[in-house]
Amino acid sequence: MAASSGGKKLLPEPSKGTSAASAHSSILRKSSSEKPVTEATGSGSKSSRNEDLHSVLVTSVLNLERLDLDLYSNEHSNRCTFTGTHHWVPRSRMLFGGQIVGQALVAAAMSVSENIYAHSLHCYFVRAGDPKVPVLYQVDRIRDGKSFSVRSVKAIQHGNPILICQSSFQRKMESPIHHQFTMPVVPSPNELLTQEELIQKYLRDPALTEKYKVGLTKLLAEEVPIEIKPINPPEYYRRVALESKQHFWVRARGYIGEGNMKLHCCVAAYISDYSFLRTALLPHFQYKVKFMASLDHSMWFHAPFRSDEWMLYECESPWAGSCRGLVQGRLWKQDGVLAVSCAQEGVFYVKPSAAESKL
Ligand SMILES: CCCCCCCCCC(=O)SCCNC(=O)CCNC(=O)[C@H](O)C(C)(C)COP(=O)(O)OP(=O)(O)OC[C@H]1O[C@@H](n2cnc3c(N)ncnc32)[C@H](O)[C@@H]1OP(=O)(O)O
Repeated sequence: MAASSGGKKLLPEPSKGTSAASAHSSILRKSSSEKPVTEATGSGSKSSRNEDLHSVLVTSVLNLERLDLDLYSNEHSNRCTFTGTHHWVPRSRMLFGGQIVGQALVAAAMSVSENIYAHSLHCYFVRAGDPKVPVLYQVDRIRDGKSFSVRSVKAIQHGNPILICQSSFQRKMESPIHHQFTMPVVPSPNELLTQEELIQKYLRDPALTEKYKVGLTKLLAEEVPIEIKPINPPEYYRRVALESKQHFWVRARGYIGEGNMKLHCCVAAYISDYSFLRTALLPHFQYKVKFMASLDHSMWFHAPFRSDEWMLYECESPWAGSCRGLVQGRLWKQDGVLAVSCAQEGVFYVKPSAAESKL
């Protein structure tokens, strides 16, 4: 049954032939007459992307099932060969933080009216997510003002919160006050290799040790629903202290289309946590991670963007200490507009790593 808020249908009726059990809500799409989606991970350049191959982030990962007013589950949405409930789980075996944040924003977005838009969110990851069970999302409608609405969402597993997320939505408003930083000058996406193409290149290196070959092959096999084009990627085996900064182009795999900004903000929430925290580790090559996890995650949405189009992710870590590291990020549109700002702290437990080379 399509979820509704205040009587209005926020959600298209499930497409024909969708059984009641698997009919689940999805964030507002432009219209419910969309072509039936095939879950695909369309990749490659934009021109080679079949516009019918919808992003699995939209058709599955961020497609929550409405259980009751302000109560959602991801049980019927994340189809995954591995666990049956979650699409992609990092090697850390904790639920990917970006998935929980994106799904929490979906739940919050379902509870606000169509004509207000997410402008910020702040969340804490309070327990590791269990990849073997679904997640419940409970929305608390904190306040609906004239221009702003605030929601609090609890992501729950085994009866306990794993994430608490406050988000705020604002009615479209104009202002004479506007400024932004200037976008960094970097190579354009079509001048760069994707992460997969880079790994394939490394795997062709005859001098590659077995250990690296296994690690890179595992990375290649992961079904991450995000496409990445690193800029000046360090040689993965080079063991030198790097500046705590990294830039890469990023977009959702597959086609999302205009959709609406709520949907793109939820996809950006997913995308923004991928490869973000590692920025704080770049100067510390002489240590091996025993445990790392995001403690919190904040985002500010500044301007309309398309999460299925290449955006430059400018990441930097100004500080690390006391087993924590702070990372900050800016997502830039290709036309130079600053679309999203992000920040997060993570916890790191490390040990000195044995010196080794790839050869
Ligand atoms: C390694 C490659 C990883 C690649 C993927 C990284 C993805 C990073 C981004 C993410 O998506 S992480 C997912 C989102 N974040 C979370 O799920 C974090 C959820 N929050 C929590 O799990 C807890 O709040 C948190 C662990 C952060 C703090 O809780 P506690 O204060 O109770 O935990 P504590 O620090 O005492 O210990 C946690 C674990 O760290 C380890 N640990 C603790 N102190 C340590 C120490 N001194 N040395 C080494 N390991 C240590 C240890 O495994 C320990 O688990 P156990 O006690 O059950 O064994």
